[in-house]
Amino acid sequence: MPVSRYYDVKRDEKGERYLEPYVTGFLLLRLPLLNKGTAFTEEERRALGLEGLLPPHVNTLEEQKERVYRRYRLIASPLEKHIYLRHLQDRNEVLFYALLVDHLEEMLPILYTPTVGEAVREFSHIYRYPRGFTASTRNIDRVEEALANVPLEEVRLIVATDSSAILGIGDQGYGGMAIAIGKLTLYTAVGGVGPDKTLPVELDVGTDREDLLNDPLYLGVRHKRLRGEAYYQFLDRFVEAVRKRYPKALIQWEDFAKEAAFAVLERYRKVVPSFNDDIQGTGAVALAGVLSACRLKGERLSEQVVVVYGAGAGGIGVAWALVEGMKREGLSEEEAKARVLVLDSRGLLVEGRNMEAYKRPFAQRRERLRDWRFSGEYPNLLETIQNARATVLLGLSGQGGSFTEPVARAMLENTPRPVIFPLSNPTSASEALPDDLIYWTEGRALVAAGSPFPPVGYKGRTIPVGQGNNAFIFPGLGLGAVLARAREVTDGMVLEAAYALYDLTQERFPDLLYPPVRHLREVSPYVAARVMKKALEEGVAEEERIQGLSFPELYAFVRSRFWEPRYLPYRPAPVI
Ligand SMILES: O=C([O-])CC(=O)C(=O)O
Ligand SMILES: [Mg+2]
Repeated sequence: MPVSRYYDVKRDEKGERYLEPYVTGFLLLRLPLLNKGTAFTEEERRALGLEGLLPPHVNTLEEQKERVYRRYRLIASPLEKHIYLRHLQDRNEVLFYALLVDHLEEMLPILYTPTVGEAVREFSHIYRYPRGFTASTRNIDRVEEALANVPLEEVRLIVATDSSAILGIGDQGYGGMAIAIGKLTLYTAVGGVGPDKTLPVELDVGTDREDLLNDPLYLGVRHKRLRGEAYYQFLDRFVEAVRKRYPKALIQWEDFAKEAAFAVLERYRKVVPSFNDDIQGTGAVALAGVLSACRLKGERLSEQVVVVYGAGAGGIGVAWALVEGMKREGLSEEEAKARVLVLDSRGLLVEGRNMEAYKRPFAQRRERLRDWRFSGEYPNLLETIQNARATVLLGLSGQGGSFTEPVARAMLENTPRPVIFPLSNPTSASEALPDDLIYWTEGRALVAAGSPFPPVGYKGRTIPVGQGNNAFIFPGLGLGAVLARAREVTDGMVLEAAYALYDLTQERFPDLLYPPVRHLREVSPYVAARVMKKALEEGVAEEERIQGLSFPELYAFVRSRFWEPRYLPYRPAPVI
């Protein structure tokens, strides 16, 4: 019997679902997708060979949650909390997700940004159990056989990274596996995708980090990164193997550096349904937040002058989304691009300047600079804000602390209500601390950050800090694309996710830039249903059952398929 079929979900005489495991006894307690631990009932224990292997008292899921939560609360360090929760995930997935769903706001910063950044850095030192799939230069020649070893029958969602630009912390070698695991944890907890349908993937093509290569405990392959043709051949093989084993799977590309991010997205987006979270997810989340900020200011997006600081995957993705948003309000492409100014580490992108091809579409016309005052070869951040009279400033640089007091004050010179979003992750890479931005702008800036920050008290007011993280987009976008069986994730679907998030915020949280994180489980199904509707309109949705459905029907379809962390009753497989 192939490993992937170690259980089946069936329906009993009354139509209730039950689980039929093909593994019994001690092994059953070692498989995180099947293990109920102390919650196995007496009948199940007898029927499945578990008698005597568990304490006599049978727990409810509630009691189990109480037990693991109490211990969790006693742990002080965020990384140790992360390790504790991941250990639970590798022991009993239903319990892990049931706990997480109950304490979403408290635990997301532990399992996801910012602590996941630390887990990435320390991955080789904190490694315990296998989770996910590793394609490496050691096995890429046999990747099909290797993928056949994955004990999951029907993977629908893959998050794959080559770890070349993890969050704002750069090349992390094999450690990037932790980010793929973290993203998929969100897909299950807030995107309703069953854990058995998800697969984290590390594409280990090497690392350029000497310290990792020299660390005796490092777990990845020990050579420099593959580049050029060899790199793309590696990816081609991986994508081909995925298409064969999991033809219905969507691939979310995560944390690829700069040019590779764009090249990989374009190379495969029509081959497998796929999107890049940092380009498209971050772009959509930034667009939604800036639209909300404009609504709060009583202005239009197309009236703003936007400065995007950072020209990696995130920066260019955000510039793209804002240009598209302005075009929707009637601007031409050219007019919109003149309102979105992008800077990389060398200054403003200006036509004729030496720069990577993927940045060129967002370079400003030379003539633009005619009356500008600036000191160096190209205007720096402060000079760009001053000369262009920026009203919106978005940070995607990974340069912690780069939005200084003079930068914030320059924004306030241009507009009474500057919009300033330091979006880089984790917290250490944030371009500014939100409370500094609030103080420097005398309480007038509209602030959201990529990582979670507490609300800021200012002159008797409590100012919430929105979390402009792609977590508001990717679970819904991926879920919608998968449920629609979209052939392709189109730009239209990505933008629809942004407007869905904006509309939901406007309707449910009219005073905020983003919904509070604890509402993510409401956001994702709504985003998913809107994405499905768009996929239908654009003719890329292949799912028969959704053809012709109205929006409420699509929403009901999403809800009915939303995975919830609950134990099913178990019945032993009949002996033949
Ligand atoms: O993971 C996050 O928090 C958001 C993201 O994709 C990134 O910063 O690369
Ligand atoms: Mg990312």
